[in-house]
Amino acid sequence: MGQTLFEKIWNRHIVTTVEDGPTQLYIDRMYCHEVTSPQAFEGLRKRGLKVFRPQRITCIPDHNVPTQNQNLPIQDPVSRKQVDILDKNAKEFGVNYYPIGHVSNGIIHVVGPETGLSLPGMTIVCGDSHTSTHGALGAIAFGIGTSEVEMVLATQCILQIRPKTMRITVRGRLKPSVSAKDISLYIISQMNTGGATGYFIEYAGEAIESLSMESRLTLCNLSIEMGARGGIIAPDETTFEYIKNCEFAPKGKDWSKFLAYWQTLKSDVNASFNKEVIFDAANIEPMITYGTNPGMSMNINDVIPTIENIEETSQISFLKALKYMGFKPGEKIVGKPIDYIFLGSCTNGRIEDFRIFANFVRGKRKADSIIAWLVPGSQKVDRQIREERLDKILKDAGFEIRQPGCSACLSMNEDKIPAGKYVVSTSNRNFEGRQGPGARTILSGVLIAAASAITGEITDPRTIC
Ligand SMILES: CC(C)[C@H](C(=O)O)[C@@H](O)C(=O)O
Ligand code: SF4
Repeated sequence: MGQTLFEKIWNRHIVTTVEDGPTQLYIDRMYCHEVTSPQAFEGLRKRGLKVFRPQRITCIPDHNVPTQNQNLPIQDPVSRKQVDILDKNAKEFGVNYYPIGHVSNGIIHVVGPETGLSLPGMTIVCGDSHTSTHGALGAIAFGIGTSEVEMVLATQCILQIRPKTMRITVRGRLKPSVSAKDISLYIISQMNTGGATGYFIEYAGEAIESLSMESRLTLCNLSIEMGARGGIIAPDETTFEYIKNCEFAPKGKDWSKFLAYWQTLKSDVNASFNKEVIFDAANIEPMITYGTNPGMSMNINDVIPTIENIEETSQISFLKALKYMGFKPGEKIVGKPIDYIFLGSCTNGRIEDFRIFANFVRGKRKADSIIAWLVPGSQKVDRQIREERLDKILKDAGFEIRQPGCSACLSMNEDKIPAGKYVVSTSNRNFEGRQGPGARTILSGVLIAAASAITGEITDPRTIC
């Protein structure tokens, strides 16, 4: 019997296995942010322990970071404290550290891949659910809890029960204007938000192979929104091309050595998965959410389902979600006025997303009624925006760029959407209050956000030229 890609990487990292128990797994890279690491460092301090392999740990503040005036002290006392504690811990324990304003600061899941800190074949963890993002490079990457963060700091190992494997194949070619975000929202709408609970997903098929590296990161990022432990894509030429010039990618002779290994990282033809799911790319259209979880999504031109079309067990939550959103069953979503758009987050805050957005709004004008927050995922993305002169295109169209951070993806910093307001957001979560108390989030890909910013209402990008 052959091995899956997941099994190949997992098996190589096993330190010991307890019969009928968890595996002690070696971890190649851990990232820490200010929200889930303070107690872990405190735990080490209390036990008089050091970080076992400080060069394998990278700390980056991203959640509580303001996206304006980053040169000034953080105004909000809670956010300031969180970031100060990370600062103190990173310095005291001697780990890698990219503080606010550092050339490599940004959202962890944007910085890791773009610097080459995350590479194929690695095991990668962080106290953050969207660690699944890094799986797009062909790595086993998953989110962990704070006590596990402490375990990895102290030992560079973690105890884990091996998840089941699932392969999701997307056959055929994607239609124009259909992005990785649309693929993901489509899959979640078909499988539900718990459809992959307990599984580690491998994405495969022609539609997946055709995706750029950055789009693959978007897809793996969203794996967690259907309950999966993580998502992974076999590394190929697209991956190697992306990694080649990254700061921490192996160089010279090492590159050839690593490349030879990375090329073996694919599921064997006779490998078997615990579950196989197949979709056709031809059925995927630009998607948008109408409710309060990413699974409550539909083709942008559909009408919101009516109650008869909702499973009985979900009817109460369906009606509650629509009430919160101020929408009615059976109505169209296209044409609904909105107040904000948010381009950013570890889902869609990469340079490719800014290129797509800028290209769409070039020569057009933002609707006066719209407040637009365009937040680069990292300092590097911000530099690229300027080097490529996208800032000029965006400025001419009435858009401003803020400074890197998680921003309005979650209301943990100053960027909160006011109660009752509608935001078309390129981020990944839309539960009640996610983007601010009472805020109404409509998740979409970059093109829908761009088109809606121009018209001031929810718009299918294919209807404006
Ligand atoms: C704050 C953090 C623990 C959380 C996560 O784990 O995902 C956040 O990043 C999020 O997106 O909700
Ligand atoms: S951008 Fe959003 S999803 Fe990503 S780590 Fe930050 S808060 Fe979590």
